[in-house]
Amino acid sequence: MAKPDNKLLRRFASDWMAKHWRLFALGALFSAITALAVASYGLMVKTGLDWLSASEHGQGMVKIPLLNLSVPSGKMIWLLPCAVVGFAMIRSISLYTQTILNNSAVQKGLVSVQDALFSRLIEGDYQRLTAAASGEFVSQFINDMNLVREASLRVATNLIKGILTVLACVATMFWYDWALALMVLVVYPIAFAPVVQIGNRLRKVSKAAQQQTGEMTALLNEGFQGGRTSKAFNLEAYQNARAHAGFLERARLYLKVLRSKALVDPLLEVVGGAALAGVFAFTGWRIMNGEATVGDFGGFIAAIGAASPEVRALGTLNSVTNEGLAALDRIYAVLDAPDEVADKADATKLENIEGRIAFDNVFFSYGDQPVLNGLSFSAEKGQTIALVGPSGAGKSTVFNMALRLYDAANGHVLLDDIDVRHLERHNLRSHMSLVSQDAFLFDDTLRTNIKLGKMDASEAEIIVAMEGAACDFVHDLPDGLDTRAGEGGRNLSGGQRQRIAIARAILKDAPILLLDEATSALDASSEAKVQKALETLSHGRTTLIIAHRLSTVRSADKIFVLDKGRVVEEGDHETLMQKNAVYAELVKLQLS
Ligand SMILES: Nc1ncnc2c1ncn2[C@@H]1O[C@H](COP(=O)(O)OP(=O)(O)OP(=O)(O)O)[C@@H](O)[C@H]1O
Repeated sequence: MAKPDNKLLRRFASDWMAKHWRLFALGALFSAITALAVASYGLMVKTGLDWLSASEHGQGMVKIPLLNLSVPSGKMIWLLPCAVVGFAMIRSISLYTQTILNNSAVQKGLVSVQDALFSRLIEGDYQRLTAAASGEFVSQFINDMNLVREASLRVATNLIKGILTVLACVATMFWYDWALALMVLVVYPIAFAPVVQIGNRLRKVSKAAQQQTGEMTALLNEGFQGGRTSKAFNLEAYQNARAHAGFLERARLYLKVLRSKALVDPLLEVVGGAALAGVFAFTGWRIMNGEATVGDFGGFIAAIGAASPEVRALGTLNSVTNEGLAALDRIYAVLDAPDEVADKADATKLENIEGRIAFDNVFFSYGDQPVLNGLSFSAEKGQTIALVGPSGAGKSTVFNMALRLYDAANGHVLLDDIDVRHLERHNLRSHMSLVSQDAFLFDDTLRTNIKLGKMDASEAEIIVAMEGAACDFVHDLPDGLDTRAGEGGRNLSGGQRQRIAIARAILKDAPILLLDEATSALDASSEAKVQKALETLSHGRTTLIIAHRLSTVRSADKIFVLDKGRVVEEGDHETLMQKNAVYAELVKLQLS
């Protein structure tokens, strides 16, 4: 058959499908029953035709092939229809049962594939998540998974049933007329060679098509999410043109796949037709010479008729399998990609921490773009330090490194004097609370969004956290804490989202606070309240603040001014103002 990637197939089978072998085995048993019931049609046709073409209907005995049984000819008028109905029922029931069994097994296997893929993406490198267009991963879950599902089902359903049906039909064909059967058997395999070639080509084309589907998903997502900007700037024409180019490319690749795929059925049609023509000619000649009966001919045609759909299904199985393998290839590429940031085997877990944070001559690049260039600073236990500086200086990157979303290329990021590379990542992050500019919320209730800081928090604790974060607006919502946040929190305003995110951080009660423009979206009155809450919260905690509005960092114990990934000035507000250099210049600019 096809030239499938055996290693990939074996791996897929042993990783995901083997544990459901009982369901597959039962499915195979019912496939076998279906195959035998299908092949029995030929025998019934032969018996019926021989009986009908005999000169004395209703007289004597009729031999039932294979069973070595003779029945009175008169009884055939009801025995034969009963047998046909009986076998049809056996076939229907076994077909239904095998479909359910195989689908159950495949669906169970695919749930594990999806679980593994999702947790690989969520638990693996942050860099992988941000590097690819989000649509590519969504497409993997929808399109690639569909292709793998289709291929697995077809293999489970068609392979055993197809092969057994064909074998049973071929066996009966040999029993009727071995010479004729031999002729049919020679024609079919010759016709299969191009079918195999088509399958192999399809795999390459299908890989490109799936890649493009991922890009399309990203493009559509972007188009719908950017609706506001698009309308405000009258960008409909630009959006339409981008989408149209994507649709055109999709159609082109679809047709490319289809051109290969569409060849398979006509090819098999021609082969089937040629076999039928040969059978007519050969059997007609043998019947005329008295070497075969009309029953043999009818039985032969019925056997070819029963085997043909299965042969065709086996032919297209090759291309479906190759499409599934291309998808599987992409899935395994994600599963197998090594993590750059991973826990060491002997990673340490810290139960309680002092809360000292230090960057010691840290260098870091995103790809080829250097971002941190020998950055050094430290925050003592309980201190509040501020990172300020121009846009792109690397301030948010500092938080990424503290959370160990990335590792330093050189130098050390230290927590309580331990390099964070020696700490277990979950443990490290459990000691930190992040409130960021985008204040991301999940599409769940506000209560759950706050509780993400502490899953077992009581209602009373939630209320206290909300008060601390000035979340009084929640009481005015018709559903209060049960209001859903919407995708990414879109049902709330930017300021409201930020306050929910602050409540979440308050609930987490971690010894280190990372505030990345945490109050940037708040109005003046909310900001005053939240600022006060954050100041109270930061008592006794080491707090790192990133702020553009310098008024919010005046009271910091120390301010580090960053430029091009290094500290260019440090000191408290008064000292830096007296120094009258970079920081003082920034303050003056904001006041002017
Ligand atoms: N995921 C990423 N991949 C590639 N480059 C990135 C990524 N994140 C940030 N950068 C680049 O790194 C540099 C520093 O970014 P960073 O967000 O740390 O700056 P920042 O000082 O926080 O800026 P801002 O004040 O505007 O938020 C920028 O030039 C940015 O383009």
